[in-house]
Amino acid sequence: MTNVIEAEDVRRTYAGGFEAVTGITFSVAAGEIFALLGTNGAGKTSTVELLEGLARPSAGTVRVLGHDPYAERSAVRPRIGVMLQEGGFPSDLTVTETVRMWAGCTTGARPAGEALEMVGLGGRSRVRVKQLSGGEKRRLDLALALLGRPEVLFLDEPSTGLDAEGRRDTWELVRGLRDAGTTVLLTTHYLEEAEALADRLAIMHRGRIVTAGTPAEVTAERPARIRFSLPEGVPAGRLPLTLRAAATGRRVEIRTHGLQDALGELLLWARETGVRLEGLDARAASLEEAFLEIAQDERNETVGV
Ligand SMILES: Nc1ncnc2c1ncn2[C@@H]1O[C@H](COP(=O)(O)OP(=O)(O)OP(=O)(O)O)[C@@H](O)[C@H]1O
Repeated sequence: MTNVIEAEDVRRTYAGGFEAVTGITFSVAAGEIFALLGTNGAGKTSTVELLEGLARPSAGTVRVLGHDPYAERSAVRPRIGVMLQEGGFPSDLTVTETVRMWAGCTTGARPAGEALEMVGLGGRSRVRVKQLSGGEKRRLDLALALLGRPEVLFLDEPSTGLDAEGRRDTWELVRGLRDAGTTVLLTTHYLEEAEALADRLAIMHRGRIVTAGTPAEVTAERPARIRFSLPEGVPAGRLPLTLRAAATGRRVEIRTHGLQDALGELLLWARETGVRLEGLDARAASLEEAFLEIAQDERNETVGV
């Protein structure tokens, strides 16, 4: 499959010498949704800006649709759509006027009504931008990014400020675009969003990519967890030795890479000994846990542990 986005050993140093992106390599294939996740200040926006051609890397190479997005901006810009974190429109214009104004600077723009329908703003076309809610403004940002029928769509935190329904609508729309062949690169703080949308993702931390792969690959490295409480008078020491259990009072937590076997063994033991496992909860590792572990490492490093 062809790679639509390629970043190789990319670095970005700001004036003053701070290196926000410290050598990252990744690629995004045609028709793929790729999510960049990371703690605050990890370098996601600094990276996406390089892909959008807004700045030039201090080292390494960036290619979008086979071109250098900074040096060959005119070849790349008409083929990409960019949804920024803050649209910053003139607030006295109506929604339709804003879209038309933007369409004037866009090659091959969709009709304004079509772009607004796509993001669920069809009924708000005559409303002034300043009267829109935060979530509606985000959708307007998205409509503008979609205007030029982009082959590559960059979404910086697309669902920030949206309610649960708006978020799901946006996910549906992004999946639909992907299914129609659009390549999507998004940054997000919502792990649920990355899990639901991304074909592949990378977790960034302090300017580096710490882990990357499909959501299933990223979580597969982490152990699953079984939790329950033992009844009074049954110490955790009575559990089978093969189950590596950690107990706090009556609460027990087992971490395992073999969830099915460990759970089977636990349930067999409970039945044979007649012990009731209160509040039994078994779950596979989630992206959230993978992410929190990385964020935790950050705190450890910061305090020098
Ligand atoms: N213009 C700039 N000059 C100097 N440092 C900057 C500049 N812009 C960003 N930084 C720093 O670069 C680092 C990465 O910032 P960036 O905005 O890329 O992170 P992010 O992962 O997008 O964070 P967030 O999730 O908070 O949006 C941060 O430490 C930030 O303070």
